[in-house]
Amino acid sequence: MKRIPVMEVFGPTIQGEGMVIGQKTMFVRTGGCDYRCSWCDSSFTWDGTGKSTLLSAADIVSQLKEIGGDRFSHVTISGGNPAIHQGIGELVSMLKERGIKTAVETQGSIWQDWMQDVDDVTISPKPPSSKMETDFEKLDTYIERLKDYNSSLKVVIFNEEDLQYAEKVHKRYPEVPMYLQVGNDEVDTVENDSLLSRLLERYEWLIDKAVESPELNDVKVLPQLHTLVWGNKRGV
Ligand SMILES: C[S@@+](CC[C@H](N)C(=O)[O-])C[C@H]1O[C@@H](n2cnc3c(N)ncnc32)[C@H](O)[C@@H]1O
Ligand SMILES: Nc1nc2[nH]cc(C(=O)O)c2c(=O)[nH]1
Ligand code: SF4
Ligand SMILES: [Mg+2]
Repeated sequence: MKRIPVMEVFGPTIQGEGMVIGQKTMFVRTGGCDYRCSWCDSSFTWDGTGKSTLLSAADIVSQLKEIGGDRFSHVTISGGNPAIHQGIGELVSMLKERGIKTAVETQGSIWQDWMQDVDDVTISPKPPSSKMETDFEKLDTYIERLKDYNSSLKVVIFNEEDLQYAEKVHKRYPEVPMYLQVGNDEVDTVENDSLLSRLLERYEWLIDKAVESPELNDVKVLPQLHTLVWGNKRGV
């Protein structure tokens, strides 16, 4: 049994982002990331400020049950980059055996065969504002391996350059459902009222941009719903 560094297990809450937004779900957040996005809202998973616990898949299932009781049937695995951890395959199969659906959030930089066993795979390649570089050949292989599975692309947008990047990604993978997500540029604030107005303003800006772009006719434009409701609070 391979053990997995886990930062937090929480829920049930709602999935605040992307392809299954609104879905009632538990979250398992793993530690460690191969990226260092400039605006990462979960940097405690990789910058040394957070603490992880090494758990087996069975331990994680027990924690999920302990925290969520019988009030869930869906688990979202995020991070950090959960794809660093081979052991998640076992967690996914244990949950499946118990009739629990799974989702994963990853940037698409590291492949694991267990990706194909996950019910909802969100691939979130990083735009220029993140200061990360996308290896498009690697991403091609990723998308190819998931073409017969339920996957989607989600690009976070902070500026015009990010929008051009999203257009490029959408054009390269026209068959994959594409989500544009409002970037939160105040990940440390506790001023929920001003954060909410800022994010709604940014959402309106993003809608306007998608509306005026003929390259973005078939996209879905979303805010991070959990941030609108709870601000930058952790574990929700
Ligand atoms: C924290 S990441 C963890 C999963 C994986 N490392 C990834 O980036 O896809 C989960 C999602 O949050 C998004 N995200 C991170 N920081 C954000 C921010 N400041 N504003 C909006 N979305 C953000 C990421 O792009 C990703 O889609
Ligand atoms: N409610 C809620 N929805 C989310 N969707 C993606 C999240 C993440 O951090 O990966 C997240 C999160 O942390 N909370
Ligand atoms: S890839 Fe995801 S977890 Fe890693 S730094 Fe970027 S947003 Fe944060
Ligand atoms: Mg988050």
